[in-house]
Parts: sequence; C-alpha cells; structure tokens
Amino acid sequence: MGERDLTGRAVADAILADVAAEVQALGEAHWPPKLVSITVGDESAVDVYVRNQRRTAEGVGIAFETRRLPERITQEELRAAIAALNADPQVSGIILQRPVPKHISIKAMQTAIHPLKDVEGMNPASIGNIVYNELELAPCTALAAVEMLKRTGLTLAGLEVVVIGHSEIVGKPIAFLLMSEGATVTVCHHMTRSVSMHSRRADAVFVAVGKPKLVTGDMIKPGAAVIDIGINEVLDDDGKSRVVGDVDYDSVAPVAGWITPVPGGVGPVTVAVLMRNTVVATRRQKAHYEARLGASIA
Ligand SMILES: NC(=O)C1=CN([C@@H]2O[C@H](COP(=O)(O)OP(=O)(O)OC[C@H]3O[C@@H](n4cnc5c(N)ncnc54)[C@H](OP(=O)(O)O)[C@@H]3O)[C@@H](O)[C@H]2O)C=CC1
Ligand SMILES: Nc1nc(=O)c2c([nH]1)NC[C@@H]1CN(c3ccc(C(=O)N[C@@H](CCC(=O)O)C(=O)O)cc3)C=[N+]21
Repeated sequence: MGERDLTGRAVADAILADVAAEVQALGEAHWPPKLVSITVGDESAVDVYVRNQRRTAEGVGIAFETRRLPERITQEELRAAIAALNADPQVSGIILQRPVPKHISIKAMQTAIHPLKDVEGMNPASIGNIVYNELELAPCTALAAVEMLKRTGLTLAGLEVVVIGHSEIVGKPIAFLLMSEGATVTVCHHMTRSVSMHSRRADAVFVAVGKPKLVTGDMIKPGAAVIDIGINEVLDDDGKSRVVGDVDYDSVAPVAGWITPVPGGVGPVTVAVLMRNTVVATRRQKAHYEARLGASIA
C-alpha cells in the first residue's frame, strides 16, 4: 500500500465508536438493536460480507441473526418471511443480501421490507427520499463511498465527478448523494461510448461495476481521487482466492492523487454505515412507538 492510499479502517472505527455508545444507550432504554440478514440460495460470494457484518455487529453490541433460505423458495414465501420480521418487535433492521435467484423480484422484496426497518435504504420509498436530500437512511455502500471522497479534503461543490456503473444499490445513489453536495456528476455504464473520455476529465472517479482491472492508469487524470467499490473474488496463480476491486491498482496508484485499496478501503466503511443505519432505524422505531402511546416512557 502506498502513500496515496485512502484507507477505510480508521473511518470505519470512528463511525463504530459513535455507534457503540448509541447501542448502549438504546439497550439501557430497553430498545436493544437487532439486525437480521437474509441470504437466498447458496451465495458464497456474499459470505465475506455477512461474516464481516456479524463480526462488526457483535463488536458494537448489536445482536445479529442470519437466515439462509433455500434457492427454491417462492416469492410469496420470502415475502411472508419478511412480513414476519417486520412484525417482530425485537427486530430493528432487515438486510436482504444480493443477488437473489432470478425467479424473485428484488424490487418487490425490497418493497416488502418496512421502511422503518429498511437499514439499507433500498425500499422505493427510502430511495425516493434521497431525491429530496433526506439522507439519513441512504444505501450503505453509496454513503461509504462518498464519505471516502470527503476524506480527501476536496471541496465537493463544483467538483467534476464520474461514476462508472449505475446499479440501483450503488451507482445511482452515489450520483444522487454527489448532486446533493453540489458536484457535477457524469454517470457511465455499459452503453457509454467511451468511458475513458469521461473519466480522464474527472477530479474524482467512482467505480462500481464488478470487473477486475476495468479502470487503468491511462483513464485517470493525474492527481484525481479514485474510489474503488468493486469486490471481486479472483484466483491467484497458485490457486488461492483473493479479493480485488475494479481498479488496476498498479497502473492507477502512480497517477492518482488518492486511491481506495481493496480490501481495506470502502468495504469496512460500508459495514460501519450499515451499523449506523441500524441505530438510526432503532431510534426511529422507538420514537414511532412512543408517539403512538402519546407519551414518552422516559
Ligand atoms: N464495497 C461494497 O460495500 C460493495 C461492493 N459492491 C461491489 O460493487 C460492484 C458493483 O456492484 P453492483 O452495483 O451491485 O453490480 P451490478 O452488476 O448491479 O451493476 C454493475 C453496473 O456496471 C455497469 N457496467 C457493466 N459493464 C460495464 C463497463 N464495461 N463499463 C461501464 N459500466 C459497466 C452496468 O451497467 P448496465 O446495467 O448498463 O449493464 C451496471 O450499472 C461489484 O463488484 C460488487 O461486488 C457491491 C455492493 C457493496
Ligand atoms: N443487499 C446487499 N447490500 C450490499 O451492500 C451487498 C450485497 N447485498 N451483496 C454483496 C455485496 C458485497 N458487499 C461487500 C461489502 C463489504 C465488504 C467488506 O467488508 N470487505 C472488506 C474485507 C474483504 C476481505 O475480507 O477480503 C474489505 O474490503 O476490506 C465486502 C463485500 C456488499 N454487498
């Protein structure tokens, strides 16, 4: 790792220190936060993420439960499982791990997660709030990636930013968050004629595609910030599996002003933001409950 590395561990730890204090306060108020993760089918690609979630949750005192549902589960069965979690007062947050099998509509399932328990901010209602600059429960990865750019100290207002990838969970929310900060945003995807024509002009480049070495040094303006969101498992020459991003680190690092490494960049911050979102969701549920009682049970 080089001097230009913009690492995520310290950023994540700062977020988690605040979260731990809030978890303790919520526990004392008899609202201990609890997060439930749902994985559908055999998704070994998601296992790293879920393991990190459990370790991080337990580290800050958030109860963590995993549900592994069979590949062949019907959409109605999955909807019923989510509805049961919505109704369970012990559960503060629900995260549905992507991808899900093709016969299940991810949008329908994200819609089934109650907005008060939507810790990933992926219910269409939650996503819609981003358009109105209500960013408290925004998608974790997008928040984490934008937080990394802020750590460079660059002024976001007026910054020329290129986002490569436009998925609903990463690229699109990043573009909205950046617009709300005043950046000038260009979004590239697989139909973009020349990604490098855009990326070479940018002060900051976000990459979320899922292809190792997609972005190379010749595509980056000298001194620009490069935020690598990709998480790809690849096999080394000796057959060992390793996690790499979407950026060709060796050719980009000498050109870029800042670069987030993979692992150790955006990933740990994403998990920390998920914990923060869980606390935000729990606080909202508490407020909602108390408002319905018509009085605070202090
Ligand atoms: N660090 C973290 O916390 C997280 C990391 N990830 C990682 O981020 C990456 C992207 O994830 P996700 O957004 O879910 O993936 P998707 O597969 O949903 O989206 C990929 C996007 O990349 C675009 N794309 C495909 N090929 C190209 C190309 N050659 N040039 C430019 N754009 C292209 C696609 O465009 P189109 O739709 O037009 O084909 C699409 O918008 C993955 O590696 C994933 O593992 C994901 C979530 C969290
Ligand atoms: N609904 C949903 N939301 C997601 O956000 C989501 C998802 N589904 N499906 C899978 C992808 C992938 N993803 C990761 C996030 C952090 C790390 C992470 O913490 N990585 C560490 C450790 C990597 C390692 O151990 O090698 C790092 O980058 O340093 C990994 C992977 C979230 N995703």
